[in-house]
Amino acid sequence: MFNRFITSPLLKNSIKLLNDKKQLIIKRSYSCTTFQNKNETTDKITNDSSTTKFGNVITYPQMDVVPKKPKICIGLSGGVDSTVAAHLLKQQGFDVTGVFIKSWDEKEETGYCTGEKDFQDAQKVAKWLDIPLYHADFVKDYWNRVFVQFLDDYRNGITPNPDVFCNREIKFDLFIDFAQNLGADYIATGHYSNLRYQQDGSVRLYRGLDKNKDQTYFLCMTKGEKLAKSLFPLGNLEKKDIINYALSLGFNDIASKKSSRGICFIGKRPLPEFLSQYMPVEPGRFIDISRTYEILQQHKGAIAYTIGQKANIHSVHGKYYVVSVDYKKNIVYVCPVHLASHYLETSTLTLRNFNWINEIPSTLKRENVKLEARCQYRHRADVVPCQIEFITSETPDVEKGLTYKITFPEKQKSIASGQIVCLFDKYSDKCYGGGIIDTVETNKLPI
Ligand SMILES: Nc1ncnc2c1ncn2[C@@H]1O[C@H](COP(=O)(O)OP(=O)(O)OP(=O)(O)O)[C@@H](O)[C@H]1O
Repeated sequence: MFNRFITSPLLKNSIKLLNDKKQLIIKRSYSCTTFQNKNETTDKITNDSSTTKFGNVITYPQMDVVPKKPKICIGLSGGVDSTVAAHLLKQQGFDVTGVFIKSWDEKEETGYCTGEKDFQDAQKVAKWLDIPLYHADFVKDYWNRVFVQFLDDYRNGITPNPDVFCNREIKFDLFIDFAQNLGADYIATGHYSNLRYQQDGSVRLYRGLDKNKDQTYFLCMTKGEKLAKSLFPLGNLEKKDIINYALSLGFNDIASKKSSRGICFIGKRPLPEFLSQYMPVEPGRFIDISRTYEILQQHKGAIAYTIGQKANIHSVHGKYYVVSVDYKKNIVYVCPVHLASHYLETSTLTLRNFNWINEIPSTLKRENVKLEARCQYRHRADVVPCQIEFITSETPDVEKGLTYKITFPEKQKSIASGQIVCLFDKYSDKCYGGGIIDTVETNKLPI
């Protein structure tokens, strides 16, 4: 359906409210088009000398071959990002429908889920934008496809990332099916990431312009073919501009909301309290590995600790860090800060279930070849140089899928199995995909 990729002169009016300087440095690399009447578009470009200078603000596949204006279902959370994204799409002439996703049952609630209020906000936004709003109930699916795995990971002593799997299983799978049933050509979300559409119809994922808000890390396990049905209208915009823009539209209360909690919100709760509803979480021992296994004090439950975390221990010896957790025995091993680096540093790890986003670099298809790349192993962590190589296996493990070894030229700290590693091109913001950390090689602990 898409025979080349193009950029669009996004939303003149809204852009004028944004940062002019920033727009000037964005180069236009492809011809501009919109879904408006052709003459109208040409007039706009020639009448406004700055229009061509911000041609790259949003990219989406060329759809001149589509006879009607493409229909887009946007995930409307009642938060500021999806509100502005929906407004931008609407202004651009798309046929926009909002969908609010419910993923958590109030019966399971302990006071942290703002789902009802978020839905009311989404209704307010949809009314103001004059777009239809649907309510998608994915409570059961979220439970079965994200939450069960999340609990299992904790039981098995690994650090899960439910937000990454919520994207893969719910927003970029079930939501796409839901949207297609409504007759949509694409879904859109307010994620701060970019998609570039290739001649063959596939996409490549790139980091968002706003590096502080970039959400590519959470998207790296999402399937490439699903991303090809998605649009990210905010990828080339900055959060501060989105907030100012929402304020200028009069959405003061929505602009001042923290972030949506109706979905993927588990991580925003106090973890031990939350987990204790689903599995036994009991107090246990903090053991100092540097002082011949001295028991320091009680912790709230090993499940709440992860490697590299500061342990909240009051001691004359200063701060302590978690270096290992035995979830089965409910013991948290710690060491004082001066030894922490020694036990927490690593230069090698292995990845399982690697998800390539539509492209495997050709060098990696050969055995014993290392690819120079960069990676991020925690949201908001720096993107650091690394090498990746294929792990040859005589008998590939069906459960582990594609496995790779990552080597860091400079040692990295506090990496735990279960965390997601997002892999980037060495030179650009292109995200190749991501994998789950299987093993981490550190100095042997005296345990
Ligand atoms: N409950 C929901 N219903 C529909 N879409 C959602 C919902 N929650 C999130 N989304 C979609 O996923 C995008 C990213 O959500 P996330 O919670 O990671 O970021 P956010 O900054 O809180 O976004 P927002 O400001 O739009 O709430 C949102 O912009 C929205 O398009």
